[in-house]
Amino acid sequence: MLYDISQTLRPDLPVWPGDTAFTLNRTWAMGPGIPVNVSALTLSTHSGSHADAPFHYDGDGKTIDAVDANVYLGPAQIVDARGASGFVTVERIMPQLHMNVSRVLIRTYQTAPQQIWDDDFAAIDPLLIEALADRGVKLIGVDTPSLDPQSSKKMSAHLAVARRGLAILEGLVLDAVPFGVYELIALPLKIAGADSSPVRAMLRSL
Ligand SMILES: N[C@@H](CC(=O)c1ccccc1NC=O)C(=O)O
Ligand SMILES: [Zn+2]
Ligand SMILES: [Zn+2]
Repeated sequence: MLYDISQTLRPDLPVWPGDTAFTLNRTWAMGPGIPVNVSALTLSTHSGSHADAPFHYDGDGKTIDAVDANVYLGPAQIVDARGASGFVTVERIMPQLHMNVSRVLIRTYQTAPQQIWDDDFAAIDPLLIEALADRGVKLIGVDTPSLDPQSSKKMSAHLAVARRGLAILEGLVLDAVPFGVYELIALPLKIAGADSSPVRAMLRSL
């Protein structure tokens, strides 16, 4: 079984307040003397389902073209934090964790909002980042737009990730996937200098 856990990039995709909306404009439109359609994209690097590069939250960090792609491919466990308000805690997640999982995808929504922007999404407690890193986790994925609350200026969860060298996926859609372990396939594009990249995120049954 193959599950698509990506949001669809489209003009009405909700984006972070104040950020660039998605557009797709035809540069060439098929017609007399024009044999093809070709388009130009405008989009935030944090549109929909995406991988943050360390440079997003650390001025000395790697940009997305320089990160190790291997971390975005391989076994990942989906864990249940549905209904969490405020922060997803160590107590909520760690008892669910299987042995030796190196990628953890945290589901906070019963149904992730794809038509509206939710300002009040659940954030990740920085202590949970530390606990996951201590267990050997290399990637954390969420079904929210950020690890930190929308209003955060400190970016404590992102900074914990930076300290511990984890990779981040945000904006996943985990609604339709039973809890368990899957093969994750969610490669970022190799965009020079970029702080993030959209991904096509998939889960395959093992
Ligand atoms: N922290 C968010 C993104 C973020 O903070 C952001 C994304 C787009 C436009 C502005 C943003 N933050 C501004 O304070 C993230 O992790 O993707
Ligand atoms: Zn992001
Ligand atoms: Zn982020």
